[in-house]
Amino acid sequence: MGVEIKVDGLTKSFGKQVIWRDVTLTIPAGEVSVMLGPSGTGKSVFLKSLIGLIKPEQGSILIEGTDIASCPERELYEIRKLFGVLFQDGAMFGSMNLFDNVAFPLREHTKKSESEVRNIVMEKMDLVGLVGAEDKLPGEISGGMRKRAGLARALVLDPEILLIDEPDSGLDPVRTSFINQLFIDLNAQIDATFLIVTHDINSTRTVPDNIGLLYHKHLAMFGPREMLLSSEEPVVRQFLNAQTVGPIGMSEEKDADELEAEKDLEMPPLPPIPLQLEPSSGIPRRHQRPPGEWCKENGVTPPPGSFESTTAGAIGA
Ligand SMILES: Nc1ncnc2c1ncn2[C@@H]1O[C@H](COP(=O)(O)OP(=O)(O)OP(=O)(O)O)[C@@H](O)[C@H]1O
Repeated sequence: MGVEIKVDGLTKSFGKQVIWRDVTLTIPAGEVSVMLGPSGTGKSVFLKSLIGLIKPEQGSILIEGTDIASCPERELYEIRKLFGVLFQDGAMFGSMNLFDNVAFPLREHTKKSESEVRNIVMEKMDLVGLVGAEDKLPGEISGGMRKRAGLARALVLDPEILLIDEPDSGLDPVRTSFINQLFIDLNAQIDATFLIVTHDINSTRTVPDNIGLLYHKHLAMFGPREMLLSSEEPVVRQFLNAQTVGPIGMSEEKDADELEAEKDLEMPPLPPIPLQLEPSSGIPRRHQRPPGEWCKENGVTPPPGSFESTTAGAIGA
């Protein structure tokens, strides 16, 4: 069914370097959420905190009544079984073929027989479209295939929560579209809670139910997709529309002189909000809300052309 992740007042520093402070959000059960943010704003640190690999100094992360941020190792070990994690490069063992890589968590964490392991591995390989590639070594396949193999491995323990770190890094736009479609199809099928960290604005506009933005040591905003795609808040608007005009500079925040220099520049109008990506089965997403519902309920006029079936997802398309 997927489980909810409730984060409250989370703060993490390394030495004197504050990564983010007071991060509060609830990632809804079974929905797809995306976390965005300029490089170095601590998106990966956030993912690692959710599985207890990194311990924040303050705040809580509640999953099924357990606080990941403060629970003992023994409880953490149990709660981690709810998670599947897809790391950026698939994190495959280079000397093992894909079958053994995917089978690894089953052999490590369960007492299943080899024939049960085979059935589960082949089922997950089928889900990600890799049947026939079981004997290949990770070094012999493309980056896209490695990611799919990593996804199959993340699925073998039937996770309630899938954490996915930059699935599009190193992928061309077509492969990115395929992997996005795979996420939506999987979400419809297994109903797990998905949290995807990405830089890809086009994916962000069509894939998730919710979007979050980490910026300048805090969570600038988290909420339904339509809320962020129609937001006039300068940081959110600049980032989600990939613009140079706005408070975000090349390396960090723009300074006062830079902001003064562009004070008369107008931000381009918001592009239309596209429809969400649908499962390829044609069955609606499990948590599908009618297009425009959030805007309507909140008295927000969406940009002209929003939610039309001809509206392209890509900015500038
Ligand atoms: N174990 C660690 N010890 C010390 N500093 C760390 C550690 N892990 C991450 N950091 C620092 O935390 C900051 C945020 O890193 P993180 O990788 O989470 O950023 P990110 O938003 O995922 O970046 P990118 O988009 O470039 O992948 C960086 O300055 C990084 O150097």
